[in-house]
Amino acid sequence: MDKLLIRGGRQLLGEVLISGAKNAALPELCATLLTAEPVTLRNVPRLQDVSTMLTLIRNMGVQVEQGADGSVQVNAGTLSSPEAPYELVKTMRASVLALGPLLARFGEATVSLPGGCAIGSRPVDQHIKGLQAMGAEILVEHGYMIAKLPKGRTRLKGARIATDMVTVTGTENFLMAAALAEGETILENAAQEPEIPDLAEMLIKMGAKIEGHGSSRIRIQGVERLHGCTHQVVADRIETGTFLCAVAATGGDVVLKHGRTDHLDAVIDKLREAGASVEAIEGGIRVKSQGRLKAQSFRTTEYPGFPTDMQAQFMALNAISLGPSKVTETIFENRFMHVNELVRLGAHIQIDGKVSVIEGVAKLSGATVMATDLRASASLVIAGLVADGETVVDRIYHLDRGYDQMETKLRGIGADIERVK
Ligand SMILES: CC(=O)N[C@H]1[C@@H](OP(=O)(O)OP(=O)(O)OC[C@H]2O[C@@H](n3ccc(=O)[nH]c3=O)[C@H](O)[C@@H]2O)O[C@H](CO)[C@@H](O)[C@@H]1O
Ligand SMILES: C=C(OP(=O)(O)O)C(=O)O
Repeated sequence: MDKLLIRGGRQLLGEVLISGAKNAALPELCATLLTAEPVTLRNVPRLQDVSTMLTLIRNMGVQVEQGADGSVQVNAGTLSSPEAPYELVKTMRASVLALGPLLARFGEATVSLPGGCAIGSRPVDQHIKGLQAMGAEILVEHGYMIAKLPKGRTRLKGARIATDMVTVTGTENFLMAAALAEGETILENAAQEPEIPDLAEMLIKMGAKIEGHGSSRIRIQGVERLHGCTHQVVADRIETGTFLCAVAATGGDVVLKHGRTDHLDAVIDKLREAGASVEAIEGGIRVKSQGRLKAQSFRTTEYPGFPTDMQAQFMALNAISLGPSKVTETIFENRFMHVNELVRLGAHIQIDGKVSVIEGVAKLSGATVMATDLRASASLVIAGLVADGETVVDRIYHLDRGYDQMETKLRGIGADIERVK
């Protein structure tokens, strides 16, 4: 099993290229299933979840070609089997995003339930409820969601869907399903994460009629058919935020090419309050930092609030900053698994329910630690970059799920980091 070996204490200097967003590329690959015409996605990140998604759609009979330039061409005209089996879904929750498009185009879909995962129970009840409101009959049996349209119907029907909570992939599933439904769908309490407007823009290029994306109320007028398009995947705001925290923690001066400050306001405000300099420049972001920063308290919430996907990385920064801080996780019930590993590196952190209380320390000391989920892995890498001596991060298959060549990029800006067996 691959591990990362990090020798801490290097300043980060230079330029790093931010990849396309995992959480935009995954729904957008599913959106290609909505049409029989070829779709080209550009700026698709090379990471494990994307490979799994490509395997999943190939498994359905879809033709996929990957270019050396990061583009992916998908032709779902050949799709023969609208199914997502457990073996593939179990490694990646985003497989649930196949449900809406398959049901909308073929009137049937069989998708494995994603199951619980490390950061929380993550049910899909809202996805099911919303698609049922659009006329789908969904049976949950033997670990699968077996969905079809009632006899005599060929299309989903528009509906008003108000979810109990804001759900990102739920909003994406409804958006894709509604694009081909009969009549109007209104999504109330819709997620506003930048990946949603990016998906909506792609669907509009395919011929969908969508208004209000990026707000909490989205209106979709269903059309009978969608067509092919070319779409550029938006830059990954979580990869951007991860590098911002890494530079803020180690000190240095780095340009994040293609990074967007406008998708990361909550994180950047905290970094500035902490004492780092973060500025939008042409084509990216420049981040500079020197010495120990001031620890910042924050609470994760839906966009535009502080993203749960940045909580672990910012906590690693707080662990070595000046003073106490409180981090409150409100989205997932079990997203503090990095805490015990950070403590193994010398951090002073205590968990009290949804709150972690951190007392910044001047130094961390290298040790072997274990990655437990994707962003926990990233926080351990940041901690390793500032710790004394050697840190080994084990089980980095979690990291590989969602980061495009993280260690190569870090090495490019001066980190002493290598992948070992
Ligand atoms: C592939 C992808 O884009 N993943 C992101 C997406 O996950 P994902 O879309 O799975 O997360 P949701 O926004 O759906 O989850 C928000 C909350 O709602 C709950 N919930 C959700 C759906 C449902 O049917 N029932 C239910 O109870 C979840 O358990 C969670 O507590 O948004 C999360 C929150 O920003 C991010 O951490 C993930 O990186
Ligand atoms: C939790 C995440 O992803 P997923 O929803 O794919 O598990 C993440 O990207 O941090």
